[in-house]
Amino acid sequence: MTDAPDAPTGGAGAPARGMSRRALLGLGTGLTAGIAAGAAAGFGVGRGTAPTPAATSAIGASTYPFTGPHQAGIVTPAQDRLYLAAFDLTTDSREELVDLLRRWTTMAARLTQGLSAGPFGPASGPYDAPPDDTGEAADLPPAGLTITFGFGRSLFVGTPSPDGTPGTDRFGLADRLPGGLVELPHFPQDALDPARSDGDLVVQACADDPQVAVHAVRNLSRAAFGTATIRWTQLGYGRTSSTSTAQKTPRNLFGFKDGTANVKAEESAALDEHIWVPASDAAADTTDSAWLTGGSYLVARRIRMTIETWDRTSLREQEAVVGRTKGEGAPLSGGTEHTEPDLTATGGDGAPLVAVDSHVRLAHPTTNDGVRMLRRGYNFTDGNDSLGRLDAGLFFLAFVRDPRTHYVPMQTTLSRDDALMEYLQHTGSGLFAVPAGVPDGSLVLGDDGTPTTSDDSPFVGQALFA
Ligand SMILES: C=CC1=C(C)c2cc3[nH]c(cc4nc(cc5[nH]c(cc1n2)c(C)c5CCC(=O)O)C(CCC(=O)O)=C4C)c(C)c3C=C
Ligand SMILES: [Fe+2]
Repeated sequence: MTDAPDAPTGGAGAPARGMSRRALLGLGTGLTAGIAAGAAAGFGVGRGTAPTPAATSAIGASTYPFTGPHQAGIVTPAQDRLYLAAFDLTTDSREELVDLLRRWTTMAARLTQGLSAGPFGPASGPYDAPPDDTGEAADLPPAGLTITFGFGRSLFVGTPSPDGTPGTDRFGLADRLPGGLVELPHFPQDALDPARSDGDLVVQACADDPQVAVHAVRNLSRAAFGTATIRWTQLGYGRTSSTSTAQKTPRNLFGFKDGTANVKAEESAALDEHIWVPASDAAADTTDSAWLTGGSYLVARRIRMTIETWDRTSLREQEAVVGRTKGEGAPLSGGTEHTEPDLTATGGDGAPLVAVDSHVRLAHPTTNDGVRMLRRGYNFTDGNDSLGRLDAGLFFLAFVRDPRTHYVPMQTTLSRDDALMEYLQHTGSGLFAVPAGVPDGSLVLGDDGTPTTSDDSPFVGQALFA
C-alpha cells in the first residue's frame, strides 16, 4: 500500500491543462494509444493489464487515478474548488441502492478521467433521447477532478423521529453500522439547520474548475433520478488546507494561513495512525464493520464566520485568538510558519504566549490526547442576510480514523472554550463513513477502454453488501 499523495497525470499541483473532454471524445470510440495509456493510468485496467499509476497521459490532461487502495479526494493535493452533495434515498430496495452505487462508480471513473458521463457524450447518441452527459464540461479539461463517496448513519439505521422512535433499517444494513458512525452530540453553541445536515449518501467532488465539479455532481444526481434526491449541497472555493508538503498554505476568510499543521499525504505513519480505519477497529466493534477497513470517516461542518465583527477586531486580538501571527502564520511562541508551537512559553507578564483559549492551543494534539485529523475544508460565500452581513465562512471537512476519538472530544473543547467561537456559528453538519477505494484493475472495461456497468461490476463500498 502506498501512502504517497495521488499524483495527477499532469504533474502534482499543476494547473489543469491539455485536451478538453470534447476533443478527447471527438477522437471517437476507437481510442488512440495515448488516451488508452491515460485511461490505464487512471482506472487500473481489468483483464490483467497492470495499472500505471500517475503516468503522464499523451493528452496531457491533469487527472488523478479513480481506483486504488483508498478513494481519491482524501490525500490528493487539495484542489481549488469543491461541490459537495448529500443525498437521501427515495427507495427501500437494496438492489436499487447497489445498482446506483454501480452506476455512480462507472460514471465517476469516467468523469475523473476527463470522459463524458456516459459513452455517447452530450451531443451524440439516440436523437430522441436526452444526451447521456449534460454537456457543460464538454470543452473543459479534467481539472484534477476527484469524486469521493460516503455513507451516512441513516443509510444503516434510518432517521429516528423527534419523539425518539428509532429509524428503520431499510436496506438490511443495521448490523454493518461501523462504531464510529455515531449520531454527533449537540455541541455548545451549535445552530444546525436540519436542511443543511446529514444524509444517506455523500458525494464530494473536488476540482480546479468549479464547473467541472458541478458537472460531476449534476450528472451523478441525474443518474440517481428515481433512487435518490439531493438533500443539501455546498459549493466551496479557496481550499483552507494543504494536504501535501508540495502545496503552499492557503488562507481562510479571516485572512490567516490555514492548514499549516495539517496531516500531509507524505506522512504515511500518521495517516495509518489517524486517518485510515484499521482492521483492528472493526474487531473492536459490536457490529460487522470490517467492510470499512482502509476507509475513513468524513466530518463536514458548515461554519459561518461573522466576518464583519472580525474585520473590526484589532490585529493583536485576531492573533491572540488564533495563536499564530497573521502574516507569516508562525506560532506566537516564536519561529516561523512550520515551527512547532511551544505551549509552555510565557511572556514577560508570565502569561502563556499562545493564550489558553487560543484556537491553536485547544486544537493542538498535545491538548487532545495526541490525535490529529486531515483537514480538507473550503471557504464559502452564500449571499448575505437581511442585515447585509455576508453568509460566509469555512466549510470544514476533515477525514479521521474514528470520530469518537478524533473529532468529538476536540469539537467539545473548541465549542466550549475556543476564543474563536465568538466569531463562529456552526450551521450545518454531516458525518459519513468513507469506504476504501475500488481496487486497481477491478473495473471491467468495454471495447473502447472505458468502464462498463453490469450486474457484477465492482463498485465503491461493495464490501458493505457482501
Ligand atoms: C474540530 C476541529 C476544528 C474546527 C471545527 C476548526 C475550525 C476552524 N479553524 C480555523 C482556523 C485555523 N485552524 C488552525 C489550526 C487547526 N484547527 C484544527 C481543528 C479545527 N478547526 C486543528 C486540528 C488545527 C491544527 C492545530 C495544530 O496542530 O497546531 C489554524 C492554524 C494554522 C493551521 O495549523 O492550520 C487556523 C488559522 C477556522 C477559521 C475555523 C472555523 C471557521
Ligand atoms: Fe482550526
